[in-house]
Amino acid sequence: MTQAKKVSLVLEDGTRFEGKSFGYDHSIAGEVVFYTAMTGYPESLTDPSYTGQILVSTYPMIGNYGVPHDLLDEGIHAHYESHKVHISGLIISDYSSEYSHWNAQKSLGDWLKESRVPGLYGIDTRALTKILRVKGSMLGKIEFEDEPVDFYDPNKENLVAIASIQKKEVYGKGQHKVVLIDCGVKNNIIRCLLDRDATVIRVPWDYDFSNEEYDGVFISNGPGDPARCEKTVANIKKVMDLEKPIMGICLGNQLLARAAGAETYKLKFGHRSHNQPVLLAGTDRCFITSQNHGYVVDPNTLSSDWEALFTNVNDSTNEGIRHKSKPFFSTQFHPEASSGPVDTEYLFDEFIQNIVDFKQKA
Ligand SMILES: NC(=O)CC[C@H](N)C(=O)O
Repeated sequence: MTQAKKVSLVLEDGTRFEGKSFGYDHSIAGEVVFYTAMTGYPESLTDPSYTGQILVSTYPMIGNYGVPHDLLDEGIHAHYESHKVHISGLIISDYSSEYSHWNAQKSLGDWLKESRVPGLYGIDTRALTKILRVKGSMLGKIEFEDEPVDFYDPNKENLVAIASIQKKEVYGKGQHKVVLIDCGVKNNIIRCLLDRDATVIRVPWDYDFSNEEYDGVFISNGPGDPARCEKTVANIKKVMDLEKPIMGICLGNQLLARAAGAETYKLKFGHRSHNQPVLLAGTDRCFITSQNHGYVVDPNTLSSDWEALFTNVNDSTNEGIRHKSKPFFSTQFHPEASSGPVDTEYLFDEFIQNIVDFKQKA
């Protein structure tokens, strides 16, 4: 038997954890972030919002239900949130190479290998997470002993240009025509729109859609710093002038806010989990939501035409905004879940209702 190569996770503050490789043997660098969801690794790994990030799972055993079949359903991957693994690397405590699930096709390790993404197990991810919670998300690298690599900050790049599609694509034949600005969209957003009688016109992040025929605009989730998406913000401003319905999710929330003149900032260690409580403004209703973000809207910078729609009950950060008189709203959390709780999926119904109302008025 060949000796496994020595491999470490190195943080920018010098902390070093030794692990064992179960993915692709290749050194990489990125931003180290942790997530606390207990399930949903196929969805998380294929979520384009994780581009450039090394993901740390606090749940101790990962891999036991394998990886699902790579099936296409009307042009969309049925069990993945995009066509490929987007994380830069995966850090877990205990890897289960044996797996069992009715829909499993292969092991997580084999999937990482064929995706050329490194994965380490045998790391005390809870100790690591405590460091990230105290010091904040940090740059880090997965380094094999014979392949040194430099630290790299993905947030200095416009990652949306990497995660977005290159050419317009249309899905479905529904009666509501929705332009979907793809900043790195998760498939379940497309599924949720198609389930509600929409035709989805998916366009690249910087596409000028003024000449498209559409009833409403959806701004997707996506990776990186929202301040790098000025072109998308400029296009959103044009839609706001037309007063057509707009809904945004996660990065989409941040971009809508920036188009409205508000500011965004980076959280210390972000929210990445399935159990984030958010309070709906003006009510006592609390929803448990799925989240994956490092940046957030500063609600104090919203103009008087706008208001906070949801607020996080754990840390009081903004979780969504809405215009006071026009049909524009967005959420920092993920109503499409996938994975995670589906309690807020009704927000897609509200977006479609805004479109119905808008068409009636026109
Ligand atoms: N899931 C997302 O859209 C993430 C948005 C943004 N990249 C952030 O980290 O805050």
